[in-house]
Amino acid sequence: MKIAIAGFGALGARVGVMLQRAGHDVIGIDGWAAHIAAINTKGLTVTEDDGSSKKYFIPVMTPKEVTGEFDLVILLTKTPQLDRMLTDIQPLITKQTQLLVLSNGLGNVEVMAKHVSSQQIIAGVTLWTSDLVQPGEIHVTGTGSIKLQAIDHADITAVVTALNEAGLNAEVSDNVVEAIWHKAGINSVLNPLTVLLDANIAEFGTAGNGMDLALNILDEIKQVGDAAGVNVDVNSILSDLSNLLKPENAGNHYPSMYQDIQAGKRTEIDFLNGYFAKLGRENHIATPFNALVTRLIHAKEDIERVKLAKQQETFEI
Ligand SMILES: NC(=O)C1=CN([C@@H]2O[C@H](COP(=O)(O)OP(=O)(O)OC[C@H]3O[C@@H](n4cnc5c(N)ncnc54)[C@H](OP(=O)(O)O)[C@@H]3O)[C@@H](O)[C@H]2O)C=CC1
Ligand SMILES: CC(C)(CO)C(=O)C(=O)O
Repeated sequence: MKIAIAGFGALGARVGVMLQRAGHDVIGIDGWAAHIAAINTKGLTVTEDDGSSKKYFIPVMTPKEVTGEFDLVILLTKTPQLDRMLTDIQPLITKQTQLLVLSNGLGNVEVMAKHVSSQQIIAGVTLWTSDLVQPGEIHVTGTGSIKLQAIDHADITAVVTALNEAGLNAEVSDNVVEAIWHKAGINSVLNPLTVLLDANIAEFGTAGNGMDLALNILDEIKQVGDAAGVNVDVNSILSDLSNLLKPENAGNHYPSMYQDIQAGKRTEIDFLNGYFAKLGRENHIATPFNALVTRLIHAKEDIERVKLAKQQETFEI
């Protein structure tokens, strides 16, 4: 299958490598010049927990440089970047192209619907993880899975087969909206709390009150879900959280939001806790924990951006 990974960052690179190893024709689309240059000259370095590393040669280019047609585009930008990416890759999308979004957060399908027909959209969520170490290098840990569903009854058999050939553990969901909310519940706990507590996922699990905080956040999401007609199974989210704490799953991983903060980037908080707080306000449901977490993460984004700018100034002097 001819596959483009649009957003060849931490997770896109991991997914791309797995698909290429399974024999698919994969290219990466990205805009980060140093990352593209490193991969195209020296290969993508993938390191594992035991310190071993391997190099993979996958062509990576900017949206403008890509030509050709693709059977599948896997969208793995950060959620606020999705709209722009879809605009940039518009010339590469034919009526036959299927687009699978695996980015976290709520609202991705609505953004895709502005660019392509509903027949082309596959909504998904993933528990795979990856950390970007430096341009051209990712660190991968544990295993994961993907849940996906065509939003308008399109045949996605070939896509599911390709993902499973690559060992990505893909499963067709009969209610992907619920799966997306479920994953957003997991992210609304782990992503901001690991940033605010400066911990990886396993370290977060050692906080005595970690699961109480999780419950505070999830109870609000459950109430908002009830108002929106989406069932949120808090116990099932808590059970997934416990599994993720294990090193063989995602324990050694720093969530993508932690990585954004470190890089001085805008986070996805408005599409996670911020989204739930907004829905809460619209439906007169109190969401103090999600609202506070959102404000704290925005404050942290500001602090880290200023710190990074100061470091760069010092570096330039
Ligand atoms: N990392 C992880 O372990 C996990 C991540 N996720 C989710 O997957 C998604 C991707 O995460 P992650 O891989 O960590 O993110 P990254 O920021 O590492 O990767 C996204 C890449 O897309 C590039 N990009 C975005 N927009 C454009 C554009 N218009 N043109 C060209 N390049 C573009 C970015 O470049 P630039 O930096 O220049 O903007 C970046 O290199 C997120 O929604 C995240 O929440 C889900 C599960 C786990
Ligand atoms: C691995 C996980 C679930 C951590 O919250 C994730 O989705 C992320 O890093 O954004």
